[in-house]
Amino acid sequence: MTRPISVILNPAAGRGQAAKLVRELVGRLGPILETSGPGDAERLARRAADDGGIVVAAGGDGTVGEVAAGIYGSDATLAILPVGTGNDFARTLGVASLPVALAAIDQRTAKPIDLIRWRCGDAGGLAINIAGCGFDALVAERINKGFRYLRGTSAYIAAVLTTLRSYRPAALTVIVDGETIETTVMLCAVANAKSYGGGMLVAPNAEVDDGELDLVVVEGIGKVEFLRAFPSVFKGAHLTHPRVRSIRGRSISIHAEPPLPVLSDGELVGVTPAEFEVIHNALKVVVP
Ligand SMILES: Nc1ncnc2c1ncn2[C@@H]1O[C@H](COP(=O)(O)OP(=O)(O)OP(=O)(O)O)[C@@H](O)[C@H]1O
Repeated sequence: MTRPISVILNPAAGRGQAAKLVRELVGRLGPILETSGPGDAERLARRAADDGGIVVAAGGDGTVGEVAAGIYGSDATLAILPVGTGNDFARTLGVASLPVALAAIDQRTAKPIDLIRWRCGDAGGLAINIAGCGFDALVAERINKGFRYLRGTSAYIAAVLTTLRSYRPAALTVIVDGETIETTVMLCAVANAKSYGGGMLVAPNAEVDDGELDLVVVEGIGKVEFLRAFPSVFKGAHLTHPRVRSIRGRSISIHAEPPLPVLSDGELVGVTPAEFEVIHNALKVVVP
């Protein structure tokens, strides 16, 4: 018997365009369950996962991360309909175009992928794409609060420029698999996948199934130098900058002074100190 398909739709994703796109597919896939706010996709996915089968996350990275958290520990397989704004996790998987994503769901070919488990303060959770702390967390907060009327990449550039005006690098202690690094920091990305922010390849060498996290540390640099080097992130070429370090590990702990805001799949979740670890082969996802 074919395994059931349920669709979890965030109607607000993609600046409200997701609902229209996905409703046109009703009947083709399976029942559509709509979220009504943050946390809803995880709850709906957990319930849908009881039937095993395929649980489709129709939305952007936030929705994909919540659905992944909901089905983690079950027999269900994740699939993605990329109707969000940035769709970065879908880009890494190669399902960023709707026709390719739909064909992949028809084929039902799946592979195991890793997740990130994070903890900061009393909070804890899972991320599927990129977690981390620092400048990029403030940029994400600014976008979530006010820059959504702009299109993907322009929203990020506008938010980067505004955030940079008041940002000061912090003193950083990071421990990767027991090895301590001390430096100053603009941002630390803890990556399972390669990009965030609609195509910024912050961790171009990350692989979602290698059992490791890619830590990319942009050390403290002047604002002019930061802006000069910034465009190289769209090609992943920033890794050759002398103030950018890239390290792989399974467990990463970060302390910063002053404390830095912590990001998980595009959402602010707390402040440092924070800990991140990889969960290898955490769930299966449909791929082309
Ligand atoms: N019905 C809803 N109304 C408003 N917000 C919602 C609703 N359902 C879920 N959300 C929240 O919308 C936020 C953004 O969703 P999501 O990340 O999927 O889309 P996006 O921001 O357009 O895409 P991307 O993250 O790929 O740029 C998430 O934090 C989610 O919790």
